[in-house]
Amino acid sequence: MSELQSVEAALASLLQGVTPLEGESVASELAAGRVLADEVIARLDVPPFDNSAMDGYALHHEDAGGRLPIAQRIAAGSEPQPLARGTCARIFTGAPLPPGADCVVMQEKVELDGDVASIPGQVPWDNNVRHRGSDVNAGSTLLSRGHRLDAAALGFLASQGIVEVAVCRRPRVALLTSGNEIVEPGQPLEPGQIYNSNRPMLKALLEQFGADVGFIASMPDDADGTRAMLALAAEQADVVVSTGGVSVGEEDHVKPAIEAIGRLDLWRLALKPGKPLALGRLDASDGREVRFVGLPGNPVSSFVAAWLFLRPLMGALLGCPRFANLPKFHARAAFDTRTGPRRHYMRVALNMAEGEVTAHAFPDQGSGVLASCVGADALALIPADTHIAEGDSVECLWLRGG
Ligand SMILES: Nc1nc2c(c(=O)[nH]1)N[C@H]1C(S)=C(S)[C@@H](COP(=O)(O)OP(=O)(O)OC[C@H]3O[C@@H](n4cnc5c(N)ncnc54)[C@H](O)[C@@H]3O)O[C@H]1N2
Ligand code: MOO
Repeated sequence: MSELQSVEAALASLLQGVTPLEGESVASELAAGRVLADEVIARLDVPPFDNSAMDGYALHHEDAGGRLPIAQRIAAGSEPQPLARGTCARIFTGAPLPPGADCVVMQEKVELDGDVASIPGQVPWDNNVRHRGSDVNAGSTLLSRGHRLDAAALGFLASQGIVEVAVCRRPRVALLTSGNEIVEPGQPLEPGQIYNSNRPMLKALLEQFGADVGFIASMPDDADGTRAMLALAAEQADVVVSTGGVSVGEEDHVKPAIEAIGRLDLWRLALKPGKPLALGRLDASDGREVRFVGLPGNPVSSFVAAWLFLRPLMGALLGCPRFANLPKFHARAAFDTRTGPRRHYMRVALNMAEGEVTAHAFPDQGSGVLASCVGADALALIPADTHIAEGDSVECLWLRGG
């Protein structure tokens, strides 16, 4: 048996020469999940004025401890008058602090007698005041290039009144599945046939990784048709992804087809599941070199390989550093396992009770058992030739972080 290659070497080969795609301008309200192509500079101080953090009374802190006439009422959205010393202002959360006031006392601590407020003594300067620019200063970097726009980032953009942002174009991916036995859900199953589970699973994963999966097809079962399909896919995509037909079988037309219209590198990785992997380049008619990634057909193998290879590839095309590596952490194994020459990426569900994270492995970790991926929060990474006993600490890769 020829020597198995490392996941890291295959990934480095896949990412070699990949640069971020060009930027495009989109409406901020449609930009959830997109990746910034440029840094965003703050236009405004946020908050734009000193304001109250509480419903209460604004005053000069040296006037605390006395009975102060209420000189004005300041609602959020209104413009305050200057506050004379020895008086206070009724004020509400978010309302601008009047000139002359430097603190706010919450109303629960104040006794009222008609239009006079009794303020307890010793109120610190600054009490319950949110200062202009305490969140963001105009001119500072609001968000960096490569930031994936999540809910908080969208709120942050809106706080600046920004309605349009420059984001990286979504990588266009063509997704091809193969195998005579594969039937689309909705069709009847004949003997020997199974439903196509890789197609919706990989489409969803690719979209989660930021791709636009615009071309989806089944690979024809003849050499000419396969070549034509791959060439057509390459015309409309930045990346062509296929599943199936990458092991040692003879029924496969993909390998010769790719070699006819590009280059192909077959990898046998020290990885379980997902040993066979095909990486290549297809030449599009406009001179573009389109990446080809041939994932194994076994659903679990293609699921794991998608996380290990397609996510960083989409990250490199989107200029999104957080997609380069899956977040790592340690958990306590709730299982016993031994590995051979291949590193095992076990699908585990996590239990986070009682201050400790425990990894529970689905009992059947076979590469055809998709049930092991359903409910998997992480991949427990078990090095080659290792025994992990129950209670040992195992390194895990987090799958729920987006
Ligand atoms: N003699 C050897 N046989 C196999 C080896 C090997 O080294 N020597 N490697 C095994 C490993 S590991 C894997 S992984 C698979 C990879 O096989 P292929 O990529 O060639 O995939 P297929 O043979 O086409 O299919 C494998 C398996 O997956 C099912 N499948 C395929 N596509 C889909 C789909 N879209 N939805 C659901 N299921 C799918 C297919 O029916 C097969 O059961 O090879 C091993 N064999
Ligand atoms: O590598 Mo295969 O994915 O073991 O089943």
